Amino acid sequence: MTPLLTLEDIHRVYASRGGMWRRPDMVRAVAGVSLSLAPGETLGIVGESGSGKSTLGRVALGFEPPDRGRVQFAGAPMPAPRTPAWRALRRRAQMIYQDPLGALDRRLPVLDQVAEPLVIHGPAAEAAERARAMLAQVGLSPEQALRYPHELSGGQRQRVVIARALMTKPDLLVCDEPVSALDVSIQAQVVNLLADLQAARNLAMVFISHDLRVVRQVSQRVAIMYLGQIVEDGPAAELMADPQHPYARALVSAAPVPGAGATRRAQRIVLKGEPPNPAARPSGCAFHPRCPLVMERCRSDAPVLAAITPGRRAACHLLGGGGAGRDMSHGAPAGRKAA
Ligand SMILES: Nc1ncnc2c1ncn2[C@@H]1O[C@H](COP(=O)(O)OP(=O)(O)OP(=O)(O)O)[C@@H](O)[C@H]1O
Repeated sequence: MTPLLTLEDIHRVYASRGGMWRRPDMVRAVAGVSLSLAPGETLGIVGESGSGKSTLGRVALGFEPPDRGRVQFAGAPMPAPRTPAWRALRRRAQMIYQDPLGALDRRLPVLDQVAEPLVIHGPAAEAAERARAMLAQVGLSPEQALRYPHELSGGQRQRVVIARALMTKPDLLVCDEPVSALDVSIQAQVVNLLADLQAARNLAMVFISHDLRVVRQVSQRVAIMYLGQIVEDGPAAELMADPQHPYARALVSAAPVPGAGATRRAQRIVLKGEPPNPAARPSGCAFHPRCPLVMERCRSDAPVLAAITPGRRAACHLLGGGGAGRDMSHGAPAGRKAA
């Protein structure tokens, strides 16, 4: 089956502001990511703040081109941003952001905003009818559909944004921290809604979050990012039950499993050292300054992302990710092509 989305060796570098006396730092936000997504599949992308998740999401949808590497959507190269071809494709691939209020127009009732993607292409009355039905599907009443964004709660607004994204019947939804601005009590409802819609519509979904617990609820597959690279990926249930990369182990140990008691919490791995800074990427394996299992080789030799078992990959010398890894602090990528 042709993958819906393929990312091949994606790199994205930004120049941070240098100030008057300082040259700008080069921030390697994404440093060699390869992955693919099948139609209807859900992929969770997890990592700490600054690990490059949002950048990867923007590049995947063609909002910005990669500095190196290739993005393919439904077997064809991603068109250049904001060209007519890109706008046409965007109907099939939608994005949902963290802040629903910022994504909505404060001056328009939400029904009009949800109908908007269809109004350009057909009769207004029909668009309004479909928007009403879509809002009902995401759990909003006909009365709520007539309100303005500021007259709704955060969770209701995010439901509106989801409804609007679905109006063009997309094949892919990229959700970037879609619930992290919401009350914890509301988060599960919105995540469940996304999971239900995904299953009912056979939508492919990339679900970006720093919170492994949230990702676990919706993802069939999970990719764990550290400083712009995938350090481990694989089927969600398997990876969560038995993470292999030392960073993945630490993340999983910090995300309590519902029902697990004190024993589970007692095994928590606390990472030492500085949080990752993409403008000062460590040599060798980027995780080595914080790795509890660091070896001499990790300081100079970057591991490659390699298969550890069928369907699972990890980038760690301890897991056989040795090979010809290059030092990633200055030069070119060491990542392999998409599995
Ligand atoms: N437009 C930009 N210009 C300069 N630097 C950028 C830009 N966008 C992102 N960065 C930098 O790239 C790195 C990765 O950022 P990104 O937002 O992709 O990470 P993230 O994992 O999504 O983090 P968060 O969870 O905090 O959103 C960060 O150091 C960030 O400051």
